[in-house]
Amino acid sequence: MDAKNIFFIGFMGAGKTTLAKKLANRLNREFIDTDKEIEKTWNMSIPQIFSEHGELFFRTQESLLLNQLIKKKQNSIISVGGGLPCHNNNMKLMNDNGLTFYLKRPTKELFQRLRNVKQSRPLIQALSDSELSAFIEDKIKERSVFYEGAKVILTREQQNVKSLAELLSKL
Ligand SMILES: Nc1ncnc2c1ncn2[C@@H]1O[C@H](COP(=O)(O)OP(=O)(O)OP(=O)(O)O)[C@@H](O)[C@H]1O
Ligand SMILES: O=C(O)C1=C[C@@H](O)[C@@H](O)[C@H](O)C1
Ligand SMILES: [Mg+2]
Repeated sequence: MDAKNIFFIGFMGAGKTTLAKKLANRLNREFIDTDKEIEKTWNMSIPQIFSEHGELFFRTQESLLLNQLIKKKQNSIISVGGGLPCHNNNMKLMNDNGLTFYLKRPTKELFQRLRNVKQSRPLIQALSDSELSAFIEDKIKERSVFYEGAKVILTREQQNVKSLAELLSKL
């Protein structure tokens, strides 16, 4: 029997892409990352898409892709861009059509991780450390209402392949 798609959601740097890829390998299910799909389609990096076409264009591409994935895919493990759940009714779409897992992480930890990978993330690329810290705090406040609407909010301890495989076997 086909299983539902699983969507990993959460703030930039939460580890959605990393964990979704590992879990898909373990469960022998297809791995899809919305950022990577959009980069492939446009043959451009995310920072290039933002600078040449703007954020609104990117958000439209995310929503179009999400709608296509929902129609075409089953059994897939999908990591979505950090902002995708917070635009265009996408959170409801994912909840209505799959299992949503929120990778909730403390802001301090997100800051430590994002400091090292700012360049590939246009919204934080140009921020100093103190600006980055403030940005994370503010954005999480703004976005939590969407993220916290996930079917499952994963604690830090649950954010590993073993715990997730166990959790899924019980659902
Ligand atoms: N469990 C972990 N422990 C330590 N570092 C991690 C862990 N998971 C991911 N990272 C690191 O954190 C950074 C961000 O991870 P990743 O790209 O998976 O996040 P993301 O949630 O997909 O972010 P985005 O929303 O920007 O796509 C990477 O440098 C990755 O190596
Ligand atoms: O949180 C966000 O708005 C983003 C997260 C990344 O996954 C990318 O989708 C992009 O850098 C924007
Ligand atoms: Mg990612």
